[in-house]
Amino acid sequence: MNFSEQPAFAALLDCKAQEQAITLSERFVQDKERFANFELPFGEHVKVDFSRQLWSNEVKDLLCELAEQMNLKPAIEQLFGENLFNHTEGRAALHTALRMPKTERVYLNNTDVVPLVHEQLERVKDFCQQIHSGQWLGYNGMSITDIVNIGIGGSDLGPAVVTEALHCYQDQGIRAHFVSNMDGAQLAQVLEQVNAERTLFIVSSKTFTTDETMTNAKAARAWFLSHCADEHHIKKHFVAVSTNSEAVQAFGIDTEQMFEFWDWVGGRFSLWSAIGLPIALTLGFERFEQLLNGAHAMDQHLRHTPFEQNIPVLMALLSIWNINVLGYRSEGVFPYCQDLKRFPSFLQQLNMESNGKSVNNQGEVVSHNTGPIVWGEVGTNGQHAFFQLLHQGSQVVPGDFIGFARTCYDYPEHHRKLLANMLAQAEAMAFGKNYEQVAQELAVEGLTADEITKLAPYKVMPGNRPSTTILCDELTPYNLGSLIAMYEHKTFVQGILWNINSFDQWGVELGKKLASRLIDDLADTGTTTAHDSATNGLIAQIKKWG
Ligand SMILES: O=P(O)(O)OC[C@H]1O[C@H](O)[C@H](O)[C@@H](O)[C@@H]1O
Repeated sequence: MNFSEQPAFAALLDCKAQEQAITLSERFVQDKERFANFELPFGEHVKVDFSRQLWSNEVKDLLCELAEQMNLKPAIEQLFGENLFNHTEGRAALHTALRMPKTERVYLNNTDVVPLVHEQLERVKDFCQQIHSGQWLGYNGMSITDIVNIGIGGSDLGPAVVTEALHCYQDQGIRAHFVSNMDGAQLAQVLEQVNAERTLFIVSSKTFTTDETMTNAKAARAWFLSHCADEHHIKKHFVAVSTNSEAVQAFGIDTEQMFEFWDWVGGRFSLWSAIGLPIALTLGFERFEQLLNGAHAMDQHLRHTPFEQNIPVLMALLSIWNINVLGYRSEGVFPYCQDLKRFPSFLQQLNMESNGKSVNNQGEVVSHNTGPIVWGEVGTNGQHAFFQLLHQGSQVVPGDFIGFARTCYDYPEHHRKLLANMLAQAEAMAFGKNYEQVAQELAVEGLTADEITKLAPYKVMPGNRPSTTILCDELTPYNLGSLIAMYEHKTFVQGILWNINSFDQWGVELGKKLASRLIDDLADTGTTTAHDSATNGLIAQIKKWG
C-alpha cells in the first residue's frame, strides 16, 4: 500500500494547518527546552539538531507511526541480509556487508558474503603495503607517487569526495587525481601533472562498459605507451576495480591486477568496497578501515535504535513531511567545510539517482511526490551566491547545515568565523526579521517615516524556514564514514516510505543509447536527417563549425 493511503498519513494531513499556524519563533518561545527535546546524539562525536524543523512531537510520532505502517522495521532488517530490493535488476542491495566485521555472517544464495568482502579488503591492504613500502615499482624502477582514478558516477564521486574531505590525513606520499568526464580536458589536465614512470592508473567501473571510463582508460593507456613503448609494463601501471573480469581482461588488464566487487553493491553505494582503493592509497589502509568502522556504527544505529531516536530514519521522515505534506520539493546541503566541497555532488547522485523515480514497486505510476532536487555548496561561499533565495525567495528550501567544531588547519580565527556564519544562517532562516524590527533599525539609522515605509518591506526576512544542523567534533575518517552512511540510510528509508526501488537507475539508459547513435552521425560527413529537426539542425551547425 502506498504511504499516502496509510492512516498515519491522513492524520499528518489533518494536522498540517494547525502545525503551519505556529512559527518556529513561537515554538522556541513556547518550549524553552526545544533544542534539548529535538537534538539527538550519534555516539560521542556527532549531534543532529532537528529543533529548527517545522514539526512538533505529535508530527514526529505520526511520522514514526507511518514508518511502522509502511513496514520499515522488517525492511531495515532485510538491508542486512538476503533481499531483493533491486527487483527490476534481480539484485540484492547489500552495501552494509562491505563494512561488517569478519565475525558477522550474511548469506546470499547460500554463500556467506562477509569472507568475500574481507578477502578483497586484504588484497587492498596488501596492495597499499606494496605501494607505500616502495616494493611495487614502476617500469623504470621508481616508486609510485601519483594515482589516477578513471571512473564516473559511483566509481568516481565516492572515492573523490572522501579523498578530498580527508586532505589532512593524506600522509602516504601519494597524490590522487580523478578523471571522470567525457570532456578530454579533464584527462589532458591530469596527464600534464603526472609522470608516466611514477603513475598508477586505477580503472574503476562496476560494469567495465561505461563509455566515459573506457574512452578515458584507452586514452590513458595510449599516453602511457607513448612514454614507454613496452606493453609488458602496463601491468605495473594499470589496475582495475570491477565486477566484470571478462571485460577487464579484454581491455588488457590481467585479473591478478583486478580488485573485485559484486552486483549486490550499487555503484553509488560502492565506496566501501575496492572502489575505495584511492582512499586507502592516499590515506593509508588503517584510515580506510576507520571510515568503514564509522559506517558500520551508523548501520548499527539504524538497525537497533527506535525510530523516535533514529537519526537517518528521522531525516527521511522529515523529508516526507517537508515534501509530501508541506510541499517543499528541494533540499539544500551546506557543509561549512571547504574539504567537503564535492559532498553536495555526491549526495546528488546518492539521493537523486536512487529516488528520482515515479513508478512504485508494483509497477504503478505513483500519485505522490518522490525524490527531491538535492543541491548545495560549501559555506561560506553559498552565502554570497544563493542564500538570498533561501531567506527571501518565494519558495522554501529546507537545508542541512554540516559543521565541525575542530579543524586540522591552523587558522583558528577563520574557523571561529566559519562556524559563526553557519550558526547565523540557520538562525536567520529560522527566525528572520519582522517588519517592526526592520522599521526600528531604520529609525535608528535616521530614516524618515516615509522612507521607512518605502524601504522596510524589502528588508523583512520572513523566517520560519526549516533546517537541520549536523555538528561533528572533527572531520575524521570515522565521522565521515558515519556521515555518509547516515545519508545512505536516509535515502533507503525514503525509498521504503515512497514504495519505490532506490537501487536501479533505468532513467540514465536512454540518453546513453541515443548518444551512441549520435557519435556515428557526428562522424558521418554527409547531412543527417534521421532525427527530429532540432537534433538534425544542431548536428548540421556542429559540422559547419567543427
Ligand atoms: O561503475 P560503472 O559501471 O562504470 O558505472 C558508473 C555510473 O554510470 C551509470 O550510468 C550509473 O548512472 C551510475 O549509477 C554508475 O555509478
